Amino acid sequence: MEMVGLSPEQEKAVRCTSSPVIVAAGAGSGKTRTLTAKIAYLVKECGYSPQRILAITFTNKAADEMKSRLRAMTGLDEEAFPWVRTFHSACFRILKQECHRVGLERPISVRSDSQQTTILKGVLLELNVDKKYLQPAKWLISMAKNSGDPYAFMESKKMSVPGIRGIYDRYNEILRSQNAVDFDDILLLVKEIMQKWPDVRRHYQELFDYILVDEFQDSNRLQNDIMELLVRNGNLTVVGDDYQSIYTFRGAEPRFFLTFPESFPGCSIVKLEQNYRSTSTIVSASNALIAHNRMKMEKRCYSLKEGPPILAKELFDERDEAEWIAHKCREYFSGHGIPWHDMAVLYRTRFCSKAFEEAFRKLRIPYRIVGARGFYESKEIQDINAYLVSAVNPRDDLAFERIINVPRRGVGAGTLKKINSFRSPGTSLQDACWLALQSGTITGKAAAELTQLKEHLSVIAGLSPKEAISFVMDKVGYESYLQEYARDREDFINRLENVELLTYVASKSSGIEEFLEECALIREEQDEDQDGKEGVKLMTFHAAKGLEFRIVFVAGVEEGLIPHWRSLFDEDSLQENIKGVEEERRLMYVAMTRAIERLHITWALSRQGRFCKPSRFLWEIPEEFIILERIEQKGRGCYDHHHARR
Ligand SMILES: Nc1ncnc2c1ncn2[C@@H]1O[C@H](COP(=O)(O)OP(=O)(O)OP(=O)(O)O)[C@@H](O)[C@H]1O
Ligand SMILES: [Mg+2]
Repeated sequence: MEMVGLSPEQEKAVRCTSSPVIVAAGAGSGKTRTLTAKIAYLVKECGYSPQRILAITFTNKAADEMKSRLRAMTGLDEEAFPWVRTFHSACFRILKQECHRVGLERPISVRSDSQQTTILKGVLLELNVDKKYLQPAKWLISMAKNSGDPYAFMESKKMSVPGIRGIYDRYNEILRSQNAVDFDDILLLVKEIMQKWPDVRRHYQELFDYILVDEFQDSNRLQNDIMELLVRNGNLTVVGDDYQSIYTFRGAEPRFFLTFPESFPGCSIVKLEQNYRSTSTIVSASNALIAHNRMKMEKRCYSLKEGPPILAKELFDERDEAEWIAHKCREYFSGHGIPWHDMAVLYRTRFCSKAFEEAFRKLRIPYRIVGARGFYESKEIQDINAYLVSAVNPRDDLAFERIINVPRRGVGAGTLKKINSFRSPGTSLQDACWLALQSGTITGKAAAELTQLKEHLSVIAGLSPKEAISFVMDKVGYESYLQEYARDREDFINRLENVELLTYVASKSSGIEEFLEECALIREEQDEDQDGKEGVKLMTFHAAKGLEFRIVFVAGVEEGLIPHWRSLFDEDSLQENIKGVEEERRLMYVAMTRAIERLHITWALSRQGRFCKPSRFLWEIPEEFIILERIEQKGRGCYDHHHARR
């Protein structure tokens, strides 16, 4: 096979099949491309069966992309590569085959986060553990499972939840009795099966003629264990970049990447130094940034492409920032003929997307929110809006259906049946509910709770939108509900931030109806945009991993956002959390290195009405790579654009 479009180093990584290979290289150096080329090479040159190649990607989307490239390279369609998957999806496939060994049968149910919470709540009640331990217990169970050795993990840590082992056992027992697993079990059970049944392990070792792992720096302990169980001698290639390890908060351990040569003595280490993605300005600037991290592998990284400096732009507030970016996008589109989908706006938290949605809508620029669901589609926003809708429009059955048992009011199938028996044409679900309540057919907890819901809704109808939201959070108990519902603390805080943002939007509307209309409009437009493929992409830094765009805007580059305030302090020691800041710096590195041609960095002086200052990371990029445009600040002397740094 002719190695078209591969450098000699990349080609070396592709051709080496006799010993394990680790490709350690910076962003945009062609790691994913090399990995994909290697799969094609194994199939076309070495006669490997595509069905016997296990290739692990970080996301499902990346797996799809890899398969479509493989199709172009080998002529084989997507189904020919059944094992190009994420870790979870590959393991679930194995688990389905082997589930009878651990007392499960097909089809296995995978419990959602909220179902997990429900089960765990029952366990705490049963074992007489205070329910304040619900969330900590949930995190500990997940961490224990991902450590690969749950009991050892629970022994070794000073556990903040009393009787965690008992809780852990009972929780798993209930899952199994329901023929169900949680997300973490998918990996853990596969590991346990392969440890306990050597013949199963051998079967899969023999099944996979070759194993490849992309984004290896973000594998956790358990994933690493599974990989080691599956690998035979030498049939392994991993690629990664320790500069881009951004998931340690979820248990990823870049040290497996760093110590790969010790775990696999005799492996070939391939370093790629040329960045084929970005201009030399972007590469040098991001290298200079990451050089501030102490914990890293030294790598050289250069680009041969010339390019303009990075434009660093200060704006007044988040709205100005969004509109400035929107205008810029229009300029690139109209003036330079750059298609919308070649542009991306990246931000640290989903919380930031709202201002962009508004600005892009206002300036009629098509956009798509990538990865995370859009702000208005998130559960918490929809739930809260459904309360407001139910209060002002009792005929909206969908809204009422959404909240009737959220937070839980003990309204089960039985109660719903009773309510529905009061329905007739012209009687809404809500009316039927109140009728059923009046008639006395609903009893017990549900009756009391629904009576209270009725009162709550009539109170909400008389409040301002802002007051209404805080009423739902506090009096209706939605905040506590959200806390239980959230996957983990990060998730909970993200959702709270969404609610905070909604409150901010609401504070500008005069009445509930006006406010709801505004929300509905935004949602409509967005749905249209989601259908057509064309649009500027909006996404978080995390979601941008592995992707590239001709034009990139890294927005909200402010202290407190990036680095995020949550990572700044170590909660135990109350000291500056250096590891946390280093992870944030890597995140910034990931964001900057997505750009192919032009990179913009923006920040606002005020966000959500609070004053902000530019991120420390901005000052870590050498001046020579940047054009800095700051706002002249009256009363503080005139700022010289070029010498306004700190
Ligand atoms: N030898 C090469 N010649 C020309 N272009 C290349 C070469 N290698 C890679 N590229 C191109 O460079 C870009 C970056 O490649 P790729 O996405 O594989 O890098 P990566 O190392 O996986 O980046 P990241 O760390 O961001 O995941 C892609 O557009 C790819 O097609
Ligand atoms: Mg990649």
